[in-house]
Amino acid sequence: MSQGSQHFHLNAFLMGVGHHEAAWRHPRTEAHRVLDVKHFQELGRIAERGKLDSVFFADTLAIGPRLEHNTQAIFEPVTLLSAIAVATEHVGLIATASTSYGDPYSLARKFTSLDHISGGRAGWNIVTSAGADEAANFGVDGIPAHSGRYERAAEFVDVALALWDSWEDDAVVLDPDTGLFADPAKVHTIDHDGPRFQVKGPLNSPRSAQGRPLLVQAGSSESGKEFAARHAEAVFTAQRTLAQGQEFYRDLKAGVVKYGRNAGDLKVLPGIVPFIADTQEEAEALERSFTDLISPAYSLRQLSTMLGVDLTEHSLDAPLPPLPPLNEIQGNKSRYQLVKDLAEDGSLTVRQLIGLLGGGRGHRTFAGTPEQVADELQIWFEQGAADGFNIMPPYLPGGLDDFVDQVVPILQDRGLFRTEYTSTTLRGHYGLGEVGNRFAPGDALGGAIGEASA
Ligand SMILES: Cc1cc2nc3c(=O)[nH]c(=O)nc-3n(C[C@H](O)[C@H](O)[C@H](O)COP(=O)(O)O)c2cc1C
Repeated sequence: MSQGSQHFHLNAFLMGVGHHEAAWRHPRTEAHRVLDVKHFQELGRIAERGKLDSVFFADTLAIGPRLEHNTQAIFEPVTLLSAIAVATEHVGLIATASTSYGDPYSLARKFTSLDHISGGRAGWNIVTSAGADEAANFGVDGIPAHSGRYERAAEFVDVALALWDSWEDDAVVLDPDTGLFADPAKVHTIDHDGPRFQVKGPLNSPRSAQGRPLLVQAGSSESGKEFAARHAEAVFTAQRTLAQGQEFYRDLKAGVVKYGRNAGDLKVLPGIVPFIADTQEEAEALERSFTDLISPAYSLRQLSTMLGVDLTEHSLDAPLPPLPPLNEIQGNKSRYQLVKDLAEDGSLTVRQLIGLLGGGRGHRTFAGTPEQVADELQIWFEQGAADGFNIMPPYLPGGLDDFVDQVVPILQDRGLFRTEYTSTTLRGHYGLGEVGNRFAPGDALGGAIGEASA
């Protein structure tokens, strides 16, 4: 059972017109809407209607192998979520941004702006960008070493955290009579001088209503879990079985405690791609109607990228060729291992594998009635595999509508999910209290930038 709460958390992982790789070709979607900001504002309102904790957008810094199928990462997530912020009032807004490129000062500003625009609803999914095509867009040859990516990420996050703390909570005075906007004695330099970043500070924006954005992470390798245990407040993960989910959950909670945090300070949200219909047969038929639209050529390129092995000429009806050991992989280790286990355990043909992966790139897909979906979530929550879920509708907006209107009411009737928002901030939705400011008066990391006010 999730530590300290009888409710679990629900995040809507949104992507184009759906997570299924053929969603844009299906009659239940309108492909052109991937370019329409109103489509995404509507998704934010649907998630809010369901009292969901948050919506989330992934991001990569290259067009990837999806050129002719690129219906996903078109909008930069913070920009898109700012548009959703003004169309919603409660739902949290989690954007992906990389620590492998760019700098912490610019990133801290962007997320603080989204946090102010949304009244404290911003979250940051911290990624370490594993693609060689992404590296090529930033003058880097090949994939930066896995361990180095996490070392950079740790320093990057430390600097961003210090910048978000550089204004004390009551630094802004806004007194037209004395003409004092902010008290310089309550705004601090951070004087960071590290191996990768040198940042004086302060940030040029005051703290937001929730103090700072919620920190989210999704790496599941050993380095990824270590990073999450130290920094993350919510972790997204792809786990295919209850047993795997329970093991990952135990691992992460133990790691958090090792860093002197409470187990409840970090929420674990495995992904699920639900195909929902009135009967299980209809739900399975619905899933097949998407799988039948998969383009093998595209899927083979996706699989080749995921595994770092060129399968484009490989027979679809043969099993995967032998794959290199995990320690030779510099890309996304956890997803590589997940697909490798899938292929080797089930001795699947490549065609069967791409059918399995088509729904959610390795995340669990589930076809059933609203009650069966609710049962699945309840089992994972009550048997120690989740504090909540990353809901990944295979097609949008219909798949999110179905979840919100048919599954959420069942969860609410069972006392498993909120019936009303009780907080105004994203940190509040996740049951994470206000975050303290390390600059306690007189205990500044850096110097104040001016004298105390008169
Ligand atoms: C739900 C979910 C969403 C993710 N979104 C992104 C993303 O937007 N961009 C990205 O580069 N990686 C994304 N990833 C991959 C992870 O962030 C991470 O980079 C990857 O797992 C590599 O970490 P690892 O080698 O520690 O497993 C996502 C993973 C999951 C489970």
